[in-house]
Amino acid sequence: MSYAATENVVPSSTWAATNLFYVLLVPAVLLWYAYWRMSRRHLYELAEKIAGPKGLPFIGNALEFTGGSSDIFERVVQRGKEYESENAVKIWIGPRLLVFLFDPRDVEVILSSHVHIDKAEDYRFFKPWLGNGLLISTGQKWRSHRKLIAPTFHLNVLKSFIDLFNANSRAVVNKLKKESGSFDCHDYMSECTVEILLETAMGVNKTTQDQSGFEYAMAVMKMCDILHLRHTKIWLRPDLLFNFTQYAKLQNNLLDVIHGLTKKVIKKKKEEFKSGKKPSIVETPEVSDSKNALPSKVTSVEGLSFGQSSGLKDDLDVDDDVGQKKRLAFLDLLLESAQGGVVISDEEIKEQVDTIMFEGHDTTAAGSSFFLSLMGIHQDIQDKVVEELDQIFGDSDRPATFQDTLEMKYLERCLMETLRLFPPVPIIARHLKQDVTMPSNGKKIPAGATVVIATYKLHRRADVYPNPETFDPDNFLPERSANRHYYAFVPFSAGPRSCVGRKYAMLKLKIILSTILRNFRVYSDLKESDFKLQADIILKRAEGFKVRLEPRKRTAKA
Ligand code: HEM
Repeated sequence: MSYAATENVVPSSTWAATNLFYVLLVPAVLLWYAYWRMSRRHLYELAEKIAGPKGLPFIGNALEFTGGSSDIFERVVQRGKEYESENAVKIWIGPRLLVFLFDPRDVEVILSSHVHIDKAEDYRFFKPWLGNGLLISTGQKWRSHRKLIAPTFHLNVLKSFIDLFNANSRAVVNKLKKESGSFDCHDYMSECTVEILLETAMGVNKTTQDQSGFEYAMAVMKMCDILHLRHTKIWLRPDLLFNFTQYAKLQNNLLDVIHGLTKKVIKKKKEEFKSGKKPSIVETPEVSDSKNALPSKVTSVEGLSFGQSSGLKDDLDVDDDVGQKKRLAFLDLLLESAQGGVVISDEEIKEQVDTIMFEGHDTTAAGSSFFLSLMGIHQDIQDKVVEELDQIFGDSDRPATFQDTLEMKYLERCLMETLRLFPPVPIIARHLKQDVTMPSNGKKIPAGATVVIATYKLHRRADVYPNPETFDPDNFLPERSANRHYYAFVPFSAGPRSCVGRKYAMLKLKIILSTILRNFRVYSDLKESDFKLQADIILKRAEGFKVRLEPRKRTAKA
């Protein structure tokens, strides 16, 4: 064959091969698609029976999630109202089935379960930040780390933090004094909660913190924006596409700030360990020895729910202390456990520190900022909180004691009502490995679906809370709570994967907020109906948490 002839043959054979490829590809894709649909027949059949808005072919209801985060939040809430008479609502995001639950009976089935504990696929976006920390991990790793970490938030450890809670509350009051007009109180709450976490759970001295607390809080806020975008914008979900966007670059810069702080904290603590500085140990007194000791087996305090329905119990409520027991704060315990390298590795410590720093600050910053906003709006309710505080503290400017926090019953009801109307974690998502029957309607949610506990909607059920949109702390009067389904109020989730920081958060919030209200009168120019809400992972006010302050008569001493 001549060279010229070869030249003519090669392209035509390539053309034939390409044609053949496409001729085979099309049926192969169709066959694969048919097989894929068949293998998901069970999922489709069960999903069909659950109510939900009609979607488009292939993308399902993904268009509902276009626009800014406050638009998305408002649209989802409005859409939810169309399904008021249903117990659950399904949506499709491409091939993913999401089932939203807001009936307490169905919520109980998921949250109380030791089987449905796997987090939804969406949590993977947290991985570069939180690794396989407690929030995301599952199986044996989650179980053993939960067992290790939960006792570090034991009430007896928390009591040892009270002086630091007071000192930091006093510090934020001093900073707030410079505000004269309307300002966003969330920045102050964020910085304050980061600093408290560093000093308490991490045991890092204030003098080593410099400006990093504020920088850290701001970086976390921007990270949450990026994660929210990845949750709602379908094209940002695959890593392959995301890595080419400007967001990936920004994420790397933010992670440098965030991990910079956690690495610094761990390094500092390790140096202290090496230099022989002993971690502060909290001794749990013998039950019979002390009037401060709590009854064995149960550490819940009579009349104090620490943020959940009083009938619910989790591993934070059970106390297996027998006689005297030594307890360490969070990072001290992790480092001590790692000495032999058996229980927890260095990488795992970093993941857990990142997790506690995030979960422990952004949630409480949002909760306290909503509380102050609501106090500013409801002056009559603020009067009652102040009256209670005056009864407890009289004319004294002394710091709060643990006993004082037990007496802040009305303030606690206001806090619970804030968490009802504006739960900082507005949804919780789990991946189902088995079908689940919903007690509310007998229908099944298929394995493979993502179950979303819609806490925000659950907390506003008219059949559970009279006037559900109204801020009414009396919703948490013991007689009103008594007959309520336990799972109708779950701001801290519930069951085996409940929030480990629940008691820490409630105690800390009571001290910060009471200190602020002992020093300032809070005002707001906006009403709840003016709030524009957005859920960038944590529920927030899009316009910022604008309040005004006026000094009250005196300043509490730390
Ligand atoms: C008002 C404050 C808080 C609220 C409303 C809150 C709420 C929640 C919720 C709803 C969950 C479950 C999340 C999910 O399953 O997706 C959770 C988990 C968690 N929270 Fe909190 N939290 C608060 C404060 C804290 C604090 C102060 C800490 C630590 C100091 C903390 C540490 C954690 C951890 C580690 C988990 C994961 C637990 C596990 O999966 O075993 N939280 N929190």
